[in-house]
Amino acid sequence: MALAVSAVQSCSMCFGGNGLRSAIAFEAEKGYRNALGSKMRFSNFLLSKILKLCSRSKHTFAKSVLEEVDSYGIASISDRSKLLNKVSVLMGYDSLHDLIENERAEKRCVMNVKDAMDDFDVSLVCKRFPSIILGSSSPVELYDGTASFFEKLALLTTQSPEGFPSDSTGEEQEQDYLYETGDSLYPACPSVESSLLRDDQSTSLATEKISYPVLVEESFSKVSHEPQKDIVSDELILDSSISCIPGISKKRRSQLENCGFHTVRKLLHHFPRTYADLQNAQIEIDDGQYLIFIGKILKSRGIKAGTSFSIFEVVVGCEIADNKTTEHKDDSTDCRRKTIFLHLKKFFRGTRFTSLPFLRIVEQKHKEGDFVCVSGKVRTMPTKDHYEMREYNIDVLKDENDLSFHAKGRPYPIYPSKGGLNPDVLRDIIARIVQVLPINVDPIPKSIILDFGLLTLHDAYTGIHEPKSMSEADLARKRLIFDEFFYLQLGRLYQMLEGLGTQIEKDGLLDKYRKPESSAAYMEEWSSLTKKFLKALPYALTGSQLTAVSEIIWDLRQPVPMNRLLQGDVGCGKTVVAFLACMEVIGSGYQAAFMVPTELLAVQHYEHLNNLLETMEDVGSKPTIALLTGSTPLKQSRMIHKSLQTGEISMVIGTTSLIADRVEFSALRIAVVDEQHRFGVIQRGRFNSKLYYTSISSKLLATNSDEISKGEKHMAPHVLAMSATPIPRTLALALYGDMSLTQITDLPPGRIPVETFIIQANENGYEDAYEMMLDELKEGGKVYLVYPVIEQSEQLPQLRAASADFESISHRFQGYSCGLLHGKMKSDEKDEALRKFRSGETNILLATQVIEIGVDVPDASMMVVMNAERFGIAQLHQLRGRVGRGVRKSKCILLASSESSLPRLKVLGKSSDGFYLANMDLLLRGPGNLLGKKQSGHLPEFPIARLEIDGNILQEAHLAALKILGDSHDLEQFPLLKAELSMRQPLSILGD
Ligand SMILES: Nc1ncnc2c1ncn2[C@@H]1O[C@H](COP(=O)(O)OP(=O)(O)OP(=O)(O)O)[C@@H](O)[C@H]1O
Repeated sequence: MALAVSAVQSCSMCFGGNGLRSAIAFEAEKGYRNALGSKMRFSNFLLSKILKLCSRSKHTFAKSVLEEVDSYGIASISDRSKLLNKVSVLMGYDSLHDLIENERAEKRCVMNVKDAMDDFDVSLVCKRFPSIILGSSSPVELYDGTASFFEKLALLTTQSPEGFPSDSTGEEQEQDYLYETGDSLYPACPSVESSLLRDDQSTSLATEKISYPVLVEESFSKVSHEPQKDIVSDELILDSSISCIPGISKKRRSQLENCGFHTVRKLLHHFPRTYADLQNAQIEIDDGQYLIFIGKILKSRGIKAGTSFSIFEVVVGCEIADNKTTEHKDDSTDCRRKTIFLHLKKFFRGTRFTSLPFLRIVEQKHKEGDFVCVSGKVRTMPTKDHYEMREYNIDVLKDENDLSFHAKGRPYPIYPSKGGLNPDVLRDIIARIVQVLPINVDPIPKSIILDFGLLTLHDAYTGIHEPKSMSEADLARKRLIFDEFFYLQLGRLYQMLEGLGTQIEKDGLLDKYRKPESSAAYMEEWSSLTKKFLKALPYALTGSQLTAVSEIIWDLRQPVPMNRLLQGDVGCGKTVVAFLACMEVIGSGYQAAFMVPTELLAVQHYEHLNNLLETMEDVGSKPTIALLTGSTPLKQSRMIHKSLQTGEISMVIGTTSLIADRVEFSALRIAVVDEQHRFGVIQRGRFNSKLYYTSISSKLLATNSDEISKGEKHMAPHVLAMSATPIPRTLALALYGDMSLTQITDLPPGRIPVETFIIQANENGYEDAYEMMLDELKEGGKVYLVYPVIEQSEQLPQLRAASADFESISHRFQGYSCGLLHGKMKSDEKDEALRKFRSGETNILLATQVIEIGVDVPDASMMVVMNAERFGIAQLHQLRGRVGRGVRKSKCILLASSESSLPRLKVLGKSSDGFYLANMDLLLRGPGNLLGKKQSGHLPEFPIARLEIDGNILQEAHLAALKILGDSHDLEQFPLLKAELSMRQPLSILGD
């Protein structure tokens, strides 16, 4: 969390008086990733530096900047960047940009000096990123304390007959050649592996676990006479710089670093993309299959095929099981083998590739008699048992020992290349690290490892990179996926706990996550305002709406701030549940804020609530509700700000304007965030903490009043988030792992399921759709026409556009009035368009996705979606939810431009269950697509885990995180875990 501050401090160390500049550059470029805590600390740092500057400068500008710095920690991103700009100017730069450029130039200069010294200085890197601090934990030194690991690697190098000369030996060139020739070092390492580490007789994983480091240590102690305990004691190896891996030339090291492999961990996390079975297990070979074989090179030749054209061919003979022979044999265990011939071909164009010397060099690369592993796509050739490969990988196995070693059924890891780095090179380097990885690199406590049946981290790395069997690789994968989810959950819950004061509050919060079944406050216990509001509703609440309100009201009475997600299918009536929660808070003398993603929705909710309040009887003074959006006139918004501060306004509905700095509340008790996933976790957090701070500061103003003596004065507001996107549980956990969940599972009574038609959008298709529209209009219905874009575009001429179609639709449906609604219209124009459609002044509304969220026109009875294939299933389900909200039977027509998209859309015809559809979407397209491009930005990225299939591991990781935090709220008991959490920077993946 305190990454920015730590780095800031380090920068000041590195560059002496220029520390402020480095700090600002760092914060401007990276600081947005960090949480409130670190920003507050940066704010303090900034404050002290500017104070010093001010004492030198008489400038009044400096004073005003100083005042602003005070609110840095809670300011919005744009305000922070404006402030940093001002500080930069104060320091004599033209702008923040200028300062950053200068900082970069300085860095380059330092690097050049370093290069000139021709000696990579690890200590410089140490200084740049010396520590990452989480909360109050002691600093974790990066790139330091790696001596034992380094020495072990050095030992391995000196003992390897192949030898990986270190940088200092001056044999760098030779070593580079070793790599560039394409000779794989991966099987070469087993020379140490086979003599010292590998014991192929022992098949048990347990034996291997012990044998690895002990053997290395033994050999180390023989050489160095150092006590063993000094050797394997380094948990920080994973975050050591790759410069500590000997045998890597400078060139290679910089290649690796350019590809993002800065640390040992980064290399270890470059996982195999698949594994090959080197026993040539295939008995059937089909054209176009991607296969992996081992075999012997029978021929290698370069042929000049024309003046500027040459062919290089390697023929590899491979033995495979001959199924035809075995079929006819009675004793099927006696498996006959036959030889197949692979023709690996490469084509060269250009005169320089036809020269004899060139062709001889190419031939020399692969010598007859070499054992090789070949992978690629096979094509059958006219001659029986001959196959061609044009895109292939070829690894030379050094000798028959390696061949038998790998052929013993061990899966052979196939790595993806990265940034142009050859996968074989990566495999070699990774294999070398795996061999000497100490056993105690695992930050996760043993109890968790045992309880959840996990491999240790050491075994997981070994298992994923050098599995003895596929089941070992699977177990390793499970452990590594567990880690991805675990640190995410731990980070989120830790952050939640950090915000709470007492141990009781913290225990209470964890308890809530442990037992997701919530307690409920019965209706008799609700405040009188809530009961009266309920009475005024034109309908009775459904069973699950009632349960949801009871659960929320119970939460509102607890001393712990609620953090609850109210989830329910489109149109199930979440809004009224949230209104009731607000009434409960207002009834107890507090305030409520209701934040929505669009102005359109804010206006709709505001009008809806006012209408409901108007019908309320028997209420002395009705709650005052305000609407605050970006379009609210300045004068009016100032008045609203003032009334919120004094408490005259009980509830405010609005857009993100509600989280602007100037909005202060007198006693904010609940913040409702509608369409939660549109905002992202950081924004939610900001909303939460901002209001917490402002409410405190408001209260502090009233220090002398009685108010301050109330126990709850320091409590953060309750947060009720709402989502209409039915999200599969695992996805919800990944997105909102720190929230309790309430689901509305039923729909208001009397709803008739929407009939869905999937039609191909050819001439006939359009005709059919228009005729159905006409029938609907004649019967008094209202029709939404939804378009993927507003204007026609040259790039995508096949897309129908709302504005472009307005004329032709108006012409086609003469006698019926058309309206237009899209995102580019001004706020009041949008409101007007929706008002007219709602009142019936317009019968057809041509709209874009802008209506997808929350628009509620109960008597709209038909929706036609143009280019439906452009929308996701979950998105179409949301759109379809705009109709069928009243008692009238509704229809939805999905017009698909291509035949191929029809099957996917047909899922919508079969089901109207949002959860089912969301699960389908998750399985078909993955979580990113389910949430749409923009929103999926809030999803953490998991390099190895797939949310759609690894959901159960996520649940386990959630439980494990709860267990750890239950034992130690601040992770003080688990310093390694705390350091690891800090290192993984879970906060950087929490959202925008
Ligand atoms: N119990 C109920 N009985 C009948 N009608 C209801 C009930 N609850 C809500 N409604 C009505 O159902 C419609 C949809 O409700 P609301 O807009 O709250 O749903 P929502 O879940 O927020 O929908 P969306 O996901 O589309 O935003 C509204 O017109 C509302 O008045």
